[in-house]
Amino acid sequence: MGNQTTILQTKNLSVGYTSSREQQLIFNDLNLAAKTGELHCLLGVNGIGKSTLLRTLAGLQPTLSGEIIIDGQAIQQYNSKQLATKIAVVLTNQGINASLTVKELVEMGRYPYTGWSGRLNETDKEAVAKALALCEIEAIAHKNIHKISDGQLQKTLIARAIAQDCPLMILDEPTVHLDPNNRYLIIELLSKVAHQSNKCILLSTHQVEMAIDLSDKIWLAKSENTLLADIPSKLLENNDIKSVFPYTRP
Ligand SMILES: Nc1ncnc2c1ncn2[C@@H]1O[C@H](COP(=O)(O)OP(=O)(O)OP(=O)(O)O)[C@@H](O)[C@H]1O
Repeated sequence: MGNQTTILQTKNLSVGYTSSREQQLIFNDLNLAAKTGELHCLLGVNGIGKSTLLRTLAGLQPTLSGEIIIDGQAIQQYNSKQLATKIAVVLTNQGINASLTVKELVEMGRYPYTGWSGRLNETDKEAVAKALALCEIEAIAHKNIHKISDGQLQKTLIARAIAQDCPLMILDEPTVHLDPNNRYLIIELLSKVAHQSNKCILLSTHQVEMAIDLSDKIWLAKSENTLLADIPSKLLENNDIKSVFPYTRP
């Protein structure tokens, strides 16, 4: 693919938690890079630190040390509205209390581009319509989000991120709550968005086979503090995936 750019880079990045008493190091000295036009899947067992890493890369949690560079600029140099034009984020347990319809929630993805009035122009409306169609939620667009299923809410949050139209999308377990058909369709859709719209999509998942089939690169949290990033065939060849997930098929 032409005009791919390195949208995400880390330099000697360490992530984890600090309290007054101790420091909990989750990943140490990470030097990662991801380009637009690629789907990267983060795999690892429960509790290894996937959400912690994704939250840190999205600027939602402080680093322990090292740098995160987004589109050539240190992440802390962006204000929140500027960063929202670079990174769209979908997290798990994203409590949404507002009384909104599905369409209104997807429209919120356009917030970084609208003026103070929040009024949508034609480009914004087109982006919203496209995202609703891609996620196949047009039929429930008028419904209040309190009256839709968990899976439908998950698709709505993904549609909001797509409408946000950022070069980098970070999604923590986007297939949670989805049935097997929708799990496949959503990852396939995200792969298509990455390749056809030249976005970098980084997501965590427990769908190992799907990640092997569809991702350009896998970030494999191998053991505490160790993260391997490579093309799926290399990680298969070296038995790395099997060593983390001995009970999966590949
Ligand atoms: N707010 C927090 N403060 C301190 N430690 C935390 C916090 N959130 C998570 N942790 C710890 O960090 C480690 C990694 O948790 P994290 O949620 O990032 O793992 P995960 O790989 O996303 O897990 P899962 O696959 O189960 O969702 C765990 O030991 C967890 O207990």
